[in-house]
Amino acid sequence: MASVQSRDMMLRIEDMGVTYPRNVLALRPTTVEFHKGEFTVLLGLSGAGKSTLLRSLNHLVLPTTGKVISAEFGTLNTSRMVRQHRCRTAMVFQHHQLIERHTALQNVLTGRLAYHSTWRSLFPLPRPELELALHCLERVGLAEKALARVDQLSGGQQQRVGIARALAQQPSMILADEPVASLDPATSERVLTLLRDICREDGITAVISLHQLEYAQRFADRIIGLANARIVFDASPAKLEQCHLDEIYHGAAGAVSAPAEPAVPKPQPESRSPKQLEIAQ
Ligand SMILES: Nc1ncnc2c1ncn2[C@@H]1O[C@H](COP(=O)(O)OP(=O)(O)OP(=O)(O)O)[C@@H](O)[C@H]1O
Repeated sequence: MASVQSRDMMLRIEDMGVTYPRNVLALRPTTVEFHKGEFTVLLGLSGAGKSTLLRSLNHLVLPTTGKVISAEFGTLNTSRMVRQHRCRTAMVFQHHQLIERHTALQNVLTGRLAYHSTWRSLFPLPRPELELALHCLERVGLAEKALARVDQLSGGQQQRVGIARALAQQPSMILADEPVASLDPATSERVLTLLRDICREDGITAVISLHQLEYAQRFADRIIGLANARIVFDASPAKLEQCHLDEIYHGAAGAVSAPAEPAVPKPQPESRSPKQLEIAQ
């Protein structure tokens, strides 16, 4: 496994573990760093802990142990810090989480809401915000669909709107949870190419969970393989060998029970179920 480095560190998790209620151990205490501009793919069987790791990076899932340290904001130990960190950490979801009856442009503008007070966001956003949102749609090749309702777009176009919304947030980091799981192979390739190219151009750090090994090998700068709630591989795709794949894919999938006393995540104001939070984004 690659050693933890501090060069260009964007985010570091330290001894971070997650145990869900009913003693489900989803991530054993883990220490790892994510670096500026790096495109990291999380690979693993269903239930290995990919989504849990990904979502705990911005406290959408609350770590039970350990901590998340942002290079920009420090240890995420207050709700203010978590809010600031989330503002700069955009999310892309498998099912887009767009408002279907709204236009592509309106959806992209929701990426700007974190920068405005609730009071301010009740009113139309200023012109520079509109221009930024249009520019983001342009970057994903959908400028001409700006005024189309999202439910009239294809799955691939909807995911590109999701990426444009993430870009409108002007993030330093993008977390994408199985962004191509609902798309056909050709569309998946287009979406992943777009995401990787934009992240490269803008120096955005990306952490993406994927099921397809082939895409991980083609697109990732770094692959983190998970099995049984722990990292079993962490290096560049070129270093991924059959023995690593055996470890990633032949580990027993599914729930792992925590050996010690169940540690239920601490209740916090932001602590909602992943589903609720997806809808709230
Ligand atoms: N909200 C939850 N409550 C209880 N257990 C959960 C919860 N979310 C996930 N788990 C369990 O935690 C473990 C890790 O789940 P996780 O979703 O992180 O895996 P994954 O690798 O992302 O899987 P998939 O590829 O199917 O999305 C699994 O055993 C899962 O059943």
